Amino acid sequence: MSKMLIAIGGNAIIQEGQKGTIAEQKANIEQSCAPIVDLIEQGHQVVVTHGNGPQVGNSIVKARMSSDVLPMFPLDVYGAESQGNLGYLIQQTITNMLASRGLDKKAVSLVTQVQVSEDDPAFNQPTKPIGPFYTKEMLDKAFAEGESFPYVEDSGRGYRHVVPSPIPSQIIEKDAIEALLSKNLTVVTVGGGGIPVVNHDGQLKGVEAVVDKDFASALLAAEIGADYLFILTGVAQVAVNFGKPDQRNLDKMTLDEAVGYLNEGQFPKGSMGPKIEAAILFLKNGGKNVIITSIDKLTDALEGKSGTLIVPNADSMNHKLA
Ligand SMILES: Nc1ncnc2c1ncn2[C@@H]1O[C@H](COP(=O)(O)OP(=O)(O)O)[C@@H](O)[C@H]1O
Ligand SMILES: NC(=O)OP(=O)(O)O
Repeated sequence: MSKMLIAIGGNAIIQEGQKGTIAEQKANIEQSCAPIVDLIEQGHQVVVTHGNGPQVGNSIVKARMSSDVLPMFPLDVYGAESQGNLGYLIQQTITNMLASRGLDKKAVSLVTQVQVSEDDPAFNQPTKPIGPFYTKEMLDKAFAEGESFPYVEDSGRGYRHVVPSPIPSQIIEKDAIEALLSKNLTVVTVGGGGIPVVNHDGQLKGVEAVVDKDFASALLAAEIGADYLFILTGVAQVAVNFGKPDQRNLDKMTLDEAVGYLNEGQFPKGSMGPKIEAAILFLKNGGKNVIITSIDKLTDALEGKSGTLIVPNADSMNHKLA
């Protein structure tokens, strides 16, 4: 049996065109968790991580709209809030699914902090898209009404607010995660990439940023010695020339090929870029298999029928999965 870290994208939990009601998020989480529960039922040891880009950004939009009567919180606190509510929904969904299959097993979620460096250049260059997708007209209207925030065009899907996204160097609660795993629990952790903190003389302090959950997931996967890092997102496969007439979907690539495509600019910052960089980080730290795919293709990907498999070198290409 394998140890698997499965990362679910925030955009899978609030999908394009949805406002993000709890009913919508619950339905999406149920869809995401069903194949994960299959793996738990098969006896694999599973850690679930998740994004929070749409959710944490929506909290800021709500807070701005009510700022005349209620205080704004710092971004790390909104990150913690999103960890709490998404962690709750995911742990309840997995535990319920396990119970309905007659399995005496549970999922737990852990409020998790990750350490970042105050000197990370990311603090001066926001790249992480959060919150809703704006059309150009919506953006112009918001700015005309006094809004102001840095933004990017996000992979052809619209414009989004961007915030600093420093690289995590340490998972503060790693020992607790391992303790929970050793009790045969499914652990939901590093939600939203973990709450970013800096360490001042042994004292932790939250900072204004949103960590990329793909980096935090890769770091954790390497530290717990996961056999597989799954990155579940909105597409079944990674592509070169994405969105162009000559788009080519990739079944497999080696670490070197991934680095080559990344350097060619095939994977944008803030969307596919961090996933490929996270895959590279995991493989360089001893990881053996990364699979990037969509939720509905998770099972097919394990059987080699879908997804993009990224492996250390050509010799590992024919490795039997799971
Ligand atoms: N080269 C590429 N191959 C596949 N998808 C790409 C590529 N470049 C950009 N994308 C886009 O990136 C998206 C994944 O990023 P994003 O939605 O930000 O991630 P998350 O699922 O973690 O929220 C895909 O759904 C796709 O729209
Ligand atoms: N924090 C984070 O990486 O969120 P998304 O997966 O939603 O972008």
